[in-house]
Amino acid sequence: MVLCLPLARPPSPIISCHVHTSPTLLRTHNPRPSTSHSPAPTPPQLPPSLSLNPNSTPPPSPSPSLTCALHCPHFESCSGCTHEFNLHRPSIVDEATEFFHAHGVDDFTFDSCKLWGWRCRAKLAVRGSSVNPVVGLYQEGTHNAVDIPDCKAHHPNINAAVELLKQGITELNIEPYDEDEGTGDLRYVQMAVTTHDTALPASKRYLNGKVQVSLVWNSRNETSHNSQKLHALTNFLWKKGGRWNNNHLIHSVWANFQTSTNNIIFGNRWRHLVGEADFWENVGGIDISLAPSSFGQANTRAFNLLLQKLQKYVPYESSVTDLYAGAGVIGISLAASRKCRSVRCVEINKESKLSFEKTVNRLPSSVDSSISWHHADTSKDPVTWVRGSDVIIVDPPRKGLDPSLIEILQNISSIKHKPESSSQSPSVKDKDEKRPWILRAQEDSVQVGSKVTLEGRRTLPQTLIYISCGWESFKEDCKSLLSNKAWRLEKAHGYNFFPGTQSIEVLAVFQRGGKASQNKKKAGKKKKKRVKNDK
Ligand SMILES: C[S@@+](CC[C@H](N)C(=O)[O-])C[C@H]1O[C@@H](n2cnc3c(N)ncnc32)[C@H](O)[C@@H]1O
Repeated sequence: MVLCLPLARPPSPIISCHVHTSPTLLRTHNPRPSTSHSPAPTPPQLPPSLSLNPNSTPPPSPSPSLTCALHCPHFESCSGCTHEFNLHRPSIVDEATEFFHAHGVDDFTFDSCKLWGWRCRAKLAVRGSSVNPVVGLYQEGTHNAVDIPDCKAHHPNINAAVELLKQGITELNIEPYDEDEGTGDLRYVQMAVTTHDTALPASKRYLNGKVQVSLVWNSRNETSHNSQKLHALTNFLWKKGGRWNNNHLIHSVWANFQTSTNNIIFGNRWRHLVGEADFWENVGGIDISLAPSSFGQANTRAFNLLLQKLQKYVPYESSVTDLYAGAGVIGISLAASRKCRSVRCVEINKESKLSFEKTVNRLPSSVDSSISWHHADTSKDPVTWVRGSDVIIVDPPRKGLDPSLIEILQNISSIKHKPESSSQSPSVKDKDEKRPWILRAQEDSVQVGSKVTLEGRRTLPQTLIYISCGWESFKEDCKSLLSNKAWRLEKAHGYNFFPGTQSIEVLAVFQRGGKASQNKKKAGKKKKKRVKNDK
């Protein structure tokens, strides 16, 4: 479905909205466990399909601002969402449109994606008491957790699994964590939904997603004094929601052991307890494996849309370096869709390596790229990673690119003749790194693929693709990249990865050199005649 809204002033982004499913329509195939909270009011629905010429007059009704409202009973108390109305179009889109216009991109698009039930991955604090457990997010600016059983952002099966977990906590007398005392059994829970059940018709897979539950347990390992309770809770979840239950909700249960008193959610010890050990999802045209310890995008559907767009900007058979790669999802999907000669994935978290290997091993045999994953800190020797590929992809955390990487990208032409560093895959030895398992991990890279490609180490990238979840840092990084004309901004797209907030995910495409080519100008003239951009 496509919804193009006319704006008061140019330039206007093309806004597309794929799914207008109201929260009350998001129901699991099997009934949810009952909840003591009254259901949220049913929001009205947008017309199923609305495609307007941006120059035409506005649609008479219904007003999208009223239609696309959160309708969440927890809005006042929970810090997860900051905006109740206009979910389909956070006001930051205006700012982004103007920003990109000022930097030469007049056809910025914004995809409003799925507005409710979009979150497939949630980390929730477990507090309160065994009689009255609280499983939710902190109130803004506090460490007071609040219950959010009817959260409208969560995939509905996350809410159902939380309800089941609370029943288990009460029945088995599990003590939630007490931050002040450092006591209790269960500290946090991570819920991750896989929507990739190929036994179901494609149209039913999303709503029937299964939940991988990771219990963050307040002990050193599974032989500690309270481990019996951990196993009892695991059995409870599996018996009530596992594979053989009519209400099959739970994909698997994992434990993470964490005793530290700092704010880091996960410790370094993970154990698979029950259910399928491997968690598969399908995005960007490939099956991807994601261990609970690896980074995973929360909004699976929006991420898939972004990947489809991204693929169009990567020339066939190019060599690609995927920086801040996590388990390499972006790079591997490009290897498959663009028949890349080579793909290098660079990631600081060693835990993502296994997921990378599993994903690569499941690729069809027709994918003949040389694909490698490197455990490295991008900021430590950026020349090594920037050189040797046609396309660089960066997908940094919210704080944006490391300054050392920006500096190298700004001076890209001058690195051609810089001497090679001593290692092609520098390991992580950062005194500021607080996660000991990352410091310990020293075996660095894994290479998969029959083709061993020795890319010219002097090759410099022509294309830089920046995927950003932090708008403020992106703006700064973008200005830095454009400041000395080493790069020019060609395209930009926004995605509603976090409806209910003022965050957007940005996909920005830069090309080497300061001036747009003649071809682009000609293509631009031709495009004006077209009603809609097909990218
Ligand atoms: C926003 S996530 C993107 C992950 C991946 N592209 C994906 O979509 O699944 C950012 C990733 O960058 C990694 N990271 C953070 N700082 C890094 C650094 N200095 N060098 C390499 N990776 C880093 C994080 O561990 C995390 O996996």
